Amino acid sequence: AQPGAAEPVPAPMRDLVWGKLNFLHTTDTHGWHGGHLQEPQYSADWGDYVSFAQHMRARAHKDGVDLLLVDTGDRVEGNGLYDASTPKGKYYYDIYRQQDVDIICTGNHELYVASTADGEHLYTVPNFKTNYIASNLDYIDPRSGERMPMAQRYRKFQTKNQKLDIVAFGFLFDFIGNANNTVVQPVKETVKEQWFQEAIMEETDVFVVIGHVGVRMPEFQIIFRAIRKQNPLTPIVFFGGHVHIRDAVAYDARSFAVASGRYFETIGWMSVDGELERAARSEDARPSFHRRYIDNNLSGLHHHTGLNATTFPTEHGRNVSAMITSSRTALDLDYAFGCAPKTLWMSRSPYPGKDSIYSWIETEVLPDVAVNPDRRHLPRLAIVNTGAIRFDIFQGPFTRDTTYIVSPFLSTMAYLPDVPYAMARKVIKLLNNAGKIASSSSAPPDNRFMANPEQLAVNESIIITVNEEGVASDDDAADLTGDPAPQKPLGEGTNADQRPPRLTEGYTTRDDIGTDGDDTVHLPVNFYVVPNCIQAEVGFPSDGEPETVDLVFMDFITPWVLMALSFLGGEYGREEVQLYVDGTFTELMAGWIEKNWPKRC
Ligand SMILES: Nc1ccn([C@@H]2O[C@H](COP(=O)(O)O)[C@@H](O)[C@H]2O)c(=O)n1
Repeated sequence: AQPGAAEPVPAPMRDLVWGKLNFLHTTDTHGWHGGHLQEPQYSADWGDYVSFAQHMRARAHKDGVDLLLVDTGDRVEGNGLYDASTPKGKYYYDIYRQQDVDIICTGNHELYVASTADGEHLYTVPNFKTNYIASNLDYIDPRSGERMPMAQRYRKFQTKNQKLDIVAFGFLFDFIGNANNTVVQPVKETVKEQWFQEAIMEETDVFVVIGHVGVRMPEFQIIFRAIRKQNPLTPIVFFGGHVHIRDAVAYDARSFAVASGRYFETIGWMSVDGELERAARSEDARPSFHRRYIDNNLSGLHHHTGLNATTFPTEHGRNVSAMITSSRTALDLDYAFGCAPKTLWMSRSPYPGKDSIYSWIETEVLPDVAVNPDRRHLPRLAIVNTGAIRFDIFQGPFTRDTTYIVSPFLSTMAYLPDVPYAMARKVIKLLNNAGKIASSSSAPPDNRFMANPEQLAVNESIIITVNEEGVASDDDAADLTGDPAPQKPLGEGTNADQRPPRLTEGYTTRDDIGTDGDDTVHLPVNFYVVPNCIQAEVGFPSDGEPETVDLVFMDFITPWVLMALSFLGGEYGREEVQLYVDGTFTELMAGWIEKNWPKRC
């Protein structure tokens, strides 16, 4: 862990179940390779993961089984370690490559900005050579204009110890927001390609499909059906991401899919057991699958390796932690812009509400920063999509690192001048409806893409009732213990003297397999659904309604705003959208904090 990172608190643990073929999975790490310095349950860093993987590989070798490491993209954007340097990623590429990842693919965040895709092509693809797979992604060389696969389309290899044949693919969901130096082929087209049809006819023991794709998204279903059609008995395992949640689902009795969360909070574990060699395959022989969501903290990593603070760190792991420390220092990530007077939550607290980060943006930040010097006298509606805010703000120092953690994007505030108020006021309602504003082929994707991916997976707020003794209500307790018994203290029976241990708050995952996936037994936390967008009225007359307003919005949501206006009878084109205020939203927010919050805590 990094110097100053919160010490993990011991908690009741569930062990890993090993099989013949085992996997460790990271996804959507978004630059958090230094770990969560303020959160004890996720405070291990990439160096600790390097040590962990070394020990786990050694155990696999000793037991004659195999372990593969998988990463399913969105490694960038979301933390100072990647975002704070010029150019972005100056330190990240060398840190990330220290882990021996066996199968790796691209996420949408590697592609939003052309220079990020260039970085992927120039550094990560060569760093991982034949381990990098790009089944449906091409890169366009900026000099020659030549279009080429970002990496090989698939990979066939043998595992180290059992010599199992593996055919692996690496997909990205049907993303359309990429910069123009890459081409994402829709998955339904890719599976029709000759190379894919030939690849799925290869003799193999197991298919491994990794993808920056939610495990319940249609893209994985398409791939599953295509492979299964030709291979009725072959085990197929899927590793997904993008939706930022822990999840597991079996598509049939011989397939299994796992998603391993976000922000390097989780290291996913999957094991496959049974007769895996194709020579032993039969209608009756079925593989078994296990999943575990490992909290990324040192006490858990010690537990799973049977080691301790002295014996756990390897030389390589220590060196990687040191690389991270010196990069964080060079980037001055601990520089504090101000002191957050209280914790502001994205989804743990209701919106609107006094502890909601969105209410803070709406009522305090926007009125101050949504100001165009030449139009400050004109009323405006300022709209921010909730997906633009990526993490909670904890009470205490708000640092350079926190800035990118909360708001990593380069989005600016755009506007349309003098929109009739009668029309402009209805836009927010349309943006916050579920589904698409219009169903035409040129319409932007589902409105919920303006919100955070975590919100995609949940339709209703999940509110946990816990009394002062830390006891959850019947249902919640049953969820935690897997036991529908009446109310009982959380964690009862997990220690020798039957006193309930103090549980920390964290993930209490319910997936298709059950409620025992998390490696750490936690107290549940609330999850409130928030709208796709929030809106502030700024500079409005004290009485009466304005005739027209400036409609100000994050440039990222331009397609949705134009579609909403068109639906309301206002035809505005992209060329009419102008920059409202200089600087990125991130810079505006950091500037507000510097001006309004106390400098020191
Ligand atoms: N400029 C941007 C880019 C993205 N977003 C939000 O992020 C979501 C995608 O996040 P993933 O980590 O899943 O790729 C997207 O749906 C937007 O909500 C944004 O606000 N501004």
